[in-house]
Amino acid sequence: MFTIPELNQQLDAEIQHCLNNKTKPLGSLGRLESIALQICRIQQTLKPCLSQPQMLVFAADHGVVAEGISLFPQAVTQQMVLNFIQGGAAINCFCRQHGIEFRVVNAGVNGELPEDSILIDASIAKGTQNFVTQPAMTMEQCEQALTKGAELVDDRHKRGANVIGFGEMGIGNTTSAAALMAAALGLSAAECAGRGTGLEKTAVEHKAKVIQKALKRIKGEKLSPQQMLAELGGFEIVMMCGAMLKAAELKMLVLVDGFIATSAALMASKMHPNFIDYAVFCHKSKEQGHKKMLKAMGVEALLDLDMRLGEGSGVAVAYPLLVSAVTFVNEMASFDSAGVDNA
Ligand SMILES: O=C(O)c1ccc[n+]([C@@H]2O[C@H](COP(=O)([O-])O)[C@@H](O)[C@H]2O)c1
Ligand SMILES: Cc1cc2nc[nH]c2cc1C
Repeated sequence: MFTIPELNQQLDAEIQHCLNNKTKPLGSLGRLESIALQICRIQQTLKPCLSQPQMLVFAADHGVVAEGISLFPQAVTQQMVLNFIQGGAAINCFCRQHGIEFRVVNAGVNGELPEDSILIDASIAKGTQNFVTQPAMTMEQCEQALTKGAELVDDRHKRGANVIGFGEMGIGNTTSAAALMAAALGLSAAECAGRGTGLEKTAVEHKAKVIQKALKRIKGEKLSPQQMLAELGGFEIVMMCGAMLKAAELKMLVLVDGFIATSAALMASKMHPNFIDYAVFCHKSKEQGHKKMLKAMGVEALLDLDMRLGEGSGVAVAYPLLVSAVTFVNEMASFDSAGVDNA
């Protein structure tokens, strides 16, 4: 469905030479240097740029809330989408702060939403089924969500964007993300379930049991990543997965938020291993499974701020670091041009 080529390494030596010859001790800009290298590789240039940065927040509801796995009622998904439209959520503030264009995508919210220029209606259904007893969605719905996500990114790309952040909103979606993580990585439910919006210890244990039941239901079947998404996913997670894959196919820089967005990235990497080369994991969430998921993918997050909000908030606060990475490549003098002695 997607074609994601391995990054071309032909320019690597030249890019590395350019970074090494900036007026600084070798490697002294640390992670900014690896980010700069990644962006130059993706864009195949020594003059990288970030144009028309976008943030897509995918919202959807989850049938598994019937199992009592979230602290908050399902209605909060719809209410927060209205808050996003009005510009009052954390992600709205951070996107305004950094000049990131913001859209919220209705991937499958269980409630009515108004027409608005900030809201993109891509609803597959009004929430998933409870995946403890049946597949969360049909394979057809899963395919639809992947395709719709890809179309949305294609549209952003046509408007001139080469960098795109992914966030989400959906009461119950840490249960779906943890279930996908457990299925895809062969881990136990207890290793993947966390506090979500703030559950206490016994509630987290209950959540792990709920996930364990779902894993038992699908046990023994050798599932493809797409089948796992249909069995355990949420519409926002599947749509994000399709969107992330399309962004990589278009050689855009893919900015991944916290635990739930990373579960979409994990499934994307299972479908297309080269996907990881296009992704920046912007922060490490406080959700306990997140660091294990990042480790399993062999990646490290940029920031560790004890955040666990979602909405793409970790992407937006990390964005200025990406701007710094690109700026030093473009603007910093070299030892030669500045007449500074190198070691
Ligand atoms: O992004 C994260 O790492 C993250 C960690 C914990 C909670 N969240 C947010 O909280 C909501 C899901 O929490 P829950 O407990 O209802 O599964 C959903 O809207 C997410 O955006 C997000
Ligand atoms: C209030 C609230 C805001 C959120 N933003 C993302 N997930 C959320 C969950 C809740 C409960």
